[in-house]
Amino acid sequence: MSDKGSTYLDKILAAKRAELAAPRATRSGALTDRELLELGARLPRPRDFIGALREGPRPGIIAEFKRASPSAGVLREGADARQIAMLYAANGAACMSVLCDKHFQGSLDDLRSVRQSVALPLLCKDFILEKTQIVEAKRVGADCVLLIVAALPVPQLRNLIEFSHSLEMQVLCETRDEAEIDRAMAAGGKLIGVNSRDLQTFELDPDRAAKLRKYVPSSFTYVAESGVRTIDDALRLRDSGADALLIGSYFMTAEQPGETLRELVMAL
Ligand SMILES: O=C(O)c1ccccc1NCC(=O)[C@H](O)[C@H](O)COP(=O)(O)O
Repeated sequence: MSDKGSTYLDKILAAKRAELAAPRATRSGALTDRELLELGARLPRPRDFIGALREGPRPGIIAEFKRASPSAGVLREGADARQIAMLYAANGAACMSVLCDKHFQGSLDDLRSVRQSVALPLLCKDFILEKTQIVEAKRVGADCVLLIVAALPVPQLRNLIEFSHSLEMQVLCETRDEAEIDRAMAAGGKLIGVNSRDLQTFELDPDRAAKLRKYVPSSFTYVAESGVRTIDDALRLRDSGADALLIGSYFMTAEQPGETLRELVMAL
């Protein structure tokens, strides 16, 4: 695609491919599929991310650690991953998401720090294109990985979902329309997210996750991602039947992230 026609998501994905192609980009980068599976299987057993969302009060909150975003810039100057994780754990988060990509000023080190601080199930929120990334995520303590359906051809999506499941990791399949939801479910996804943010334009459509809820049967777990800025936003998503809400900026920009989370949980 020409530079003029390429979108921000294309740019992030191109940067990720370059990172992965760099010599010894990851410790598991040179391994065969079989070796990756063996390595991944030896790592500690992941926690039950979906179980934590379904067993607690609904919708469960996936509170995100997000230093910055391409759309909004720095969200919290000098944010300390351990401190924020402890606030989230103490104030009612069911699970936590950690943004690990450099475009968000994140890294797997943040996820490792969070793992060392709290027992919550953790999502590695990254732009995952290869099995090595899933093994590296598990190595630093992730229980679940994000796969963006728009970024992966169906065979690759299916392959990465199967690989994650064979390591007992869960997968949040991120979608943006009915066709992608169908692809995610057909590929074996059990945890289906709808992102209200258009990753090409960064525009938020606050109704998107509510509108698409009807396409996901209740045997799947449905996550409304992005765009919650008020308690009313969260209540609307709850009323539309979302099983979980993934929220980053609202907490990361709050003066008191723990209290802001606690108030939201109480209101739900
Ligand atoms: O947040 C962005 O600007 C962004 C840009 C391009 C790709 C992904 C992006 N965000 C990732 C996410 O989906 C959000 O961090 C997550 O859903 C929380 O969103 P929010 O509560 O609106 O911070």
